[in-house]
Amino acid sequence: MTSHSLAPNGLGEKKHKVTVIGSGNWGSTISKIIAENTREYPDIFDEDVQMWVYEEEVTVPESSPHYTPELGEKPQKLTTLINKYHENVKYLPGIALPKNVIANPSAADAADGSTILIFNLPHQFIGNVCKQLQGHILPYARGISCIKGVNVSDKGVSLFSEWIGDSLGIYCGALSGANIAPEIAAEKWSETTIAYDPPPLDHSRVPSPQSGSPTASSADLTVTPVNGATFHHIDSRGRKSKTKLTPVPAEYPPLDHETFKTLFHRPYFHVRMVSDVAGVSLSGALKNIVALAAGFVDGKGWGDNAKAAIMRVGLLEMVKFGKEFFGETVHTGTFTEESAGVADLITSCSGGRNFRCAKKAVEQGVSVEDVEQMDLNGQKLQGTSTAREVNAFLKTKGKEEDYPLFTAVLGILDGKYKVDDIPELVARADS
Ligand SMILES: NC(=O)C1=CN([C@@H]2O[C@H](COP(=O)(O)OP(=O)(O)OC[C@H]3O[C@@H](n4cnc5c(N)ncnc54)[C@H](O)[C@@H]3O)[C@@H](O)[C@H]2O)C=CC1
Ligand SMILES: O=C(CO)COP(=O)(O)O
Repeated sequence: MTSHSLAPNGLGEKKHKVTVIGSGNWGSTISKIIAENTREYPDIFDEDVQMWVYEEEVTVPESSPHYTPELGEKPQKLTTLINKYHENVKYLPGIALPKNVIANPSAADAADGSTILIFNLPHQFIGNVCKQLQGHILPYARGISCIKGVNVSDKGVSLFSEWIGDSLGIYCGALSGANIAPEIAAEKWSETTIAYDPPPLDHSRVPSPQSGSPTASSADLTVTPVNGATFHHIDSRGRKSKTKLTPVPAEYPPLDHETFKTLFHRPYFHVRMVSDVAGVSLSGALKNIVALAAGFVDGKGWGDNAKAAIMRVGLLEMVKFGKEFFGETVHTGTFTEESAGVADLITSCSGGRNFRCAKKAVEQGVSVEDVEQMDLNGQKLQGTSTAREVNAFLKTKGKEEDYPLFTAVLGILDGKYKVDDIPELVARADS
């Protein structure tokens, strides 16, 4: 799969150690994928993959192959169960994890010595976890965020990849796609998109262009030496990052598109590399709001045409939001051509948790949050909080009416609107 197993200087004597921060439904699935690849490419990666687990006491469900009446009654630490049975019995039951996935309840310990950090947890928890990591990671580590959400504060809206980067002083890219985790854990074929666009200081390399994908050129980025090997950078939107990047030492294989593709690509999980980090991150976050709307109309029994209308309007609002608030460097093609965009929108509006919970809420006349509590066994929806966060941001900009579907979703969650109001609310945008 990969052509470079050595660093460009021919040394390459160090291997990348990989840590996954998070162990939910998707976090465990991504750990499985990565651990299969670290085993397959031992010249590039350490075989063991550390997986940080938010520790809790759980019992083994009857659906687990490891179930016994005793394990079904006696709660044990989730990390103990994962390391003993190689299964995340709570968040990914019934799926065998490779034995080289090592569950660790300490984020700092899990990340110790890792050059690659994969962030994969519900977005509401990332702030706290980053605090635990501060001061405990290699200065030249690089990250990939698999989080679907946006960070909204009184300063505005930002991407979690940026937020993680600034919080930890590293560069962080983003992975997102039409990726319902249980299907991928069962090794059913899917595609994903990884956006990675660091300043061209890692081994003086710039990510190589991929066919059909927008890729930054070195001219997009200004890299200014600050002191010795430390760099300050201005991103492709001209925004000055707080992050002072430390180059990855040349003893390691380069951390570029090829290495990240090697880390994530499986026969059943096909990776496309791009450089539009904002487009990939925003698609993943905003489609969750649209998936709630799709669930609402499906719960009404309005049929496939109504759902298609939701997807059309939703996609337009996603692109508009990206262009309006993240500038022209967000590529429309990321939304319309990549797995992270339209494909994720379609799968999420067909079978995602946000869609399913919204549908059931309408059918049963209860709140989406109630269904989340009852049905998801601790898994978290991202659409409800993202709808609130995006709306809070739009309100500060006086732009709520320009995004009628996003605004309608929050209105329905809060009881201000009914699902029956959606056609009229959405039509107002066209008039
Ligand atoms: N599940 C899926 O099919 C997909 C999920 N995603 C995204 O991946 C991200 C992670 O989601 P999942 O792995 O599905 O998580 P999940 O919703 O399955 O699980 C919840 C996770 O949160 C952890 N947690 C609970 N309380 C916590 C706390 N106080 N502090 C820190 N962690 C805590 C739990 O231990 C568990 O790992 C989300 O942004 C989601 O949108 C992306 C693609 C597919
Ligand atoms: O992001 C997902 C599929 O790509 C999963 O969406 P849900 O969180 O709604 O299940």
